[in-house]
Amino acid sequence: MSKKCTTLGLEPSFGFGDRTGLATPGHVAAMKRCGQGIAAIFPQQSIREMTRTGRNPEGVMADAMNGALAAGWDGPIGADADHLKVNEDVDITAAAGFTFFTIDPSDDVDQQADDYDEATLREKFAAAQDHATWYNDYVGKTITLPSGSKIELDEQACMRAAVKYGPAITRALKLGDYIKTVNEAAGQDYEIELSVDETDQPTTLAEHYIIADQCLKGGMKLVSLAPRFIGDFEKGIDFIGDHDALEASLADHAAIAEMLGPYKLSLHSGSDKVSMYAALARATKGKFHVKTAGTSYLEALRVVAIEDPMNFAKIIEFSRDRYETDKATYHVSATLADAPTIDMGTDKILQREYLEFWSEVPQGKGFTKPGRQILHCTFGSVLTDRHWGRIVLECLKDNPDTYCQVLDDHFGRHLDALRSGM
Ligand SMILES: O=C(O)[C@@H](O)[C@H](O)[C@H](O)C(=O)CO
Repeated sequence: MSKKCTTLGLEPSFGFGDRTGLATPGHVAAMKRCGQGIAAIFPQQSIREMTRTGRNPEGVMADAMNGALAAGWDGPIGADADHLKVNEDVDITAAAGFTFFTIDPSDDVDQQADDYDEATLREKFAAAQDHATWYNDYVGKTITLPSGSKIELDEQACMRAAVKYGPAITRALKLGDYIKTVNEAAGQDYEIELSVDETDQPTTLAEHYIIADQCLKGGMKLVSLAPRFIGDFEKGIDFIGDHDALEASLADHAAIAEMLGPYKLSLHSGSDKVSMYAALARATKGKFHVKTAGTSYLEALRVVAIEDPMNFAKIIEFSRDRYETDKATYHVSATLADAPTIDMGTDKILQREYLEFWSEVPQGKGFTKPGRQILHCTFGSVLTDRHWGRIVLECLKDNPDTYCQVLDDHFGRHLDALRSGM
C-alpha cells in the first residue's frame, strides 16, 4: 500500500463504509462511472463497526487502500475514523493513517431534554451551568439566515440547548483538541466532522447554531457537521417524511453552515436515501458529505442470494434470531413480524418471491422492505460467526465480479441522484 490518504476539505464527498473488506473495487467502479465532481472516502468504519466485526483500523485501511489501488483508482482518497468517543479511539485510528475524524459526543447528549417541562428544564439547566458558560452569549438574540428564516435564541431555546448538548459540546471540544494534538505531533493533516445525528429528536436550528459556533470558537477544524435532520433516516431504507419540508430545513441548516463556517452538512445513515439526495445537493450547493456503510453489506448478501440462495435463506433465519439484540443503538423500526420466514420447500415460485423480498431491488423508488433493516443490523453476528461469516466471505471471494457489479449498479444510483442536484 503506497498511496496516502488525504483531507478533502469542502469538496462534495461520499463515504463508502465497507464491513467485509472486499467492497472497494465495486465502490471504485461506481465512482469511475458516476462520481464526477465528488470526492471519495474508501477507508471508513466506526469504532462500533470494528468492534462488531472484530476488525482494526490498520486492517480497514489496508483493505480499502489496496482495493482502491488494485482497481486503478488514482484520485484523492479520504479516510473516515467514524464515531470516535474517547482519546484511545483517536490514537488507534490516527496511527493507521486516517485523516477525517468523526467526533461522536452522543453519550453526553441528554436525549430526554426535548420532553422536559419548564420546571424540570430550569432544574436541569441550573445543574448544567459548568457546561453552558456560553449561555449569555446567545440568549435574547435573533439570527436572520440568508434563506430568510429567523432563529430566535430565546430563553427556552438556549436553556434546552444547554441541557441537551452542553456536556456533549464540552466532550466534543476536548476530543477535538486531542485530535489536533495527536495529528500535529505526527505532522499529519486532518479534518473533523461532528456527528450529532444519532438523537431521537431533530437538531433544531438554534441547537445547530450554538453547537457549531461553540466548536468553531473552540478552535475545532470543522469540515462537516451531521445534525439529526427532520423526517426519518432509518438504516437500510429510503427517507421517510415530507420531502418539501426536508429541503426547506436542509436549506436553513446549510445557511448556518455557510454563515458560521463554511463547512459541509453530513448525512449519516446515508445509504439508500436516494429520494432526498438531489435536495441535499441543491440545499447545500454541493457542500455535502454522504456517509454509507450498511448498504455495502446488504449488497454482499445480494451476492449470496444470487450465487448461493439456499445459504442466503439460512442467513436470513440466523439474522432474524439475532435482530432483537443487534438492533440496539441503531435507528430502525422493522419488526420480526414484518418479515416472517417461510418453509421454501421445493416451491420454486415461493423460493423466488421469498428471496426477492429479502434482496429487494428498488423499482424506480427507494428501498422499502423491512427485511433490509433486519439484515443491516445483524452484520456483526453474521460476519463473526465461524460458519456464516466464512460462507459470506468465501462467496464474495469466489464471485468478485458479481460483487463488483452489484455495487457498481447500487452506488451508481446513489451518485447519479446526488449529481442530479449539483
Ligand atoms: O454502523 C455504524 O456504526 C456506521 O456505519 C455509522 O452508522 C455511520 O456513521 C453511518 O451513518 C453509515 O451510514
